[in-house]
Formats: sequence, C-alpha cells, structure tokens
Amino acid sequence: MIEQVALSRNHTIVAKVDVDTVDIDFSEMDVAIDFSMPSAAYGNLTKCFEHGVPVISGTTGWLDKYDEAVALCKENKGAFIYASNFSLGVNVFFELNEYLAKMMKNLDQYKVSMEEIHHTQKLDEPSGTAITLAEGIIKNTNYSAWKLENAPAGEIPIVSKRIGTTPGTHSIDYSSEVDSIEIKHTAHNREGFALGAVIAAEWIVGKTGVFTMKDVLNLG
Ligand SMILES: NC(=O)C1=CN([C@@H]2O[C@H](COP(=O)(O)OP(=O)(O)OC[C@H]3O[C@@H](n4cnc5c(N)ncnc54)[C@H](O)[C@@H]3O)[C@@H](O)[C@H]2O)C=CC1
Ligand SMILES: O=C(O)C1=N[C@H](C(=O)O)C[C@H](O)C1
Repeated sequence: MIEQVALSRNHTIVAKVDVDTVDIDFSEMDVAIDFSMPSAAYGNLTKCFEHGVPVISGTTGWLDKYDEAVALCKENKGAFIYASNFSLGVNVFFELNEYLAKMMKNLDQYKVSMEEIHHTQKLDEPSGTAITLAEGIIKNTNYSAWKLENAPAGEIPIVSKRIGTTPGTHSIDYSSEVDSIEIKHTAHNREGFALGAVIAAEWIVGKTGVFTMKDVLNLG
C-alpha cells in the first residue's frame, strides 16, 4: 500500500527490504519507511541512522527502545518520526482525545474505558494507537496508567479485540450512572496509514531532528 501511494505521488522506490534482505543500498535513498515487526524495527532504524537516511517509523510494539532510537538519531544528526498511527484522521482524533480528557478531568462521576479492534494477524496488543490515546488521557487527567481488561480504580481499562480483517477501530467511552460520551475513529481500509506515512516522508526530507505527526500536519 505504501509503494502504491508513493508511486501515485511520483516517487521512486529505490529499495524494498524484507526479513531476508541481505544487502541494502542506501546510496540513492532520500528517506526510509519502516512498517515491519516489533522485533525488527529498532535494528532497521539503526541501520538507516548510520547511513544518514531519515526514517519514518510506523511499526508498533518496540517502544521500550524509543529513547535509544532518539539518542541514536541525535548522535548521527539524523531525522526521525515515529507515529503509532499515521492516518490524518487518527492524528486529529489524538487531539480531540486530549481536549475531551481535559474537560472530563474533574468530573469524577465518569469512568473512562477504551476499546480497540484490529484484524486477527496483528501481533501486538493493545494497539500502538490505543497506547497513544491512553497516554493522552493520562497526561490530561488523574488517571495514572492503562491496563488490558480489568484495570483497578485510577487506571484506564483497554479491551483489545481481534476480528476478521478489521483495519483499525478505536473508541473511548466516559460513562456515568446517567449517560455516556463516546468518541470513535474507524479506519475503512489501510490506505490512510500509507498516505500519512508518505506525507511524513515527503515532509522530513532535508530536515534534522526528531518530530511527530503533529509537526507534519501543523495541528496546533
Ligand atoms: N503507524 C501506523 O499508522 C500503522 C502501523 N502498523 C504497524 O506496522 C507493523 C506492520 O504491520 P503490517 O503491515 O500489518 O504487518 P505485515 O505482517 O503485513 O507486514 C510486515 C512485513 O515486515 C516484514 N519484515 C519482517 N521482518 C523484517 C525485517 N527485519 N526488516 C524488514 N521487514 C521485515 C514481514 O516479512 C512483512 O512483510 C505493525 O507493527 C503494525 O502495528 C500498521 C498499520 C498502520
Ligand atoms: O497493525 C495494524 O494493522 C495497525 N497498527 C497500528 C496500531 O497498532 O495502532 C495502527 C493501526 O491501528 C493499524
């Protein structure tokens, strides 16, 4: 999908890398896009930084090494964007989530919960997007952590479901005894993720530093 979107925007694919690729020619690359596997992402980023190639990273499930990746990028005067979700709609949804969380902060009668639904091939749970959403709530409320399923008071419960070929659905619910407020993002297909990643790749060429999709999309 990334290749298709990149070609449609008049880019050239100079290398395609998979698990069995032995030699990579970095010489013609303006930018690399990594959507691989949790266990592979950090190694792939490292190689790109060492070769002075900016990286757009969409792989989830490797963030225990995010700080190391940032340090390595800076050390090599490289350029780097990680996003748990590159779709334009989800990046607006991230902002909406934080805005709603700020308003709900002092309304103790509402309890928050989150649900994410993805295809059955997905390796990680909860989704990277759900973790970003939970972090957005934690930053703006008195919730201290998130937990899969049964969370104790003060932590955000996340329910992960794996159903068929679902591209990615995330919903956040604040419920009280008398009513509920729900916000939800539904990806209709995977094209939005690829388009956002290619837009980020176009944006980062020629820049040095560690950025986010908020920078790319100029979202306030
Ligand atoms: N940030 C975002 O917007 C999105 C993130 N993702 C994430 O991207 C990752 C990949 O997801 P999918 O495309 O659904 O998985 P997939 O399984 O369809 O594709 C992953 C590919 O990576 C390859 N691979 C394995 N080891 C590799 C290595 N060492 N170097 C390079 N490639 C390697 C696999 O052979 C496979 O072709 C997951 O972590 C997923 O959560 C997926 C969609 C959107
Ligand atoms: O694995 C996927 O498919 C997706 N992964 C990302 C995530 O973990 O949040 C983004 C999107 O939801 C699709």
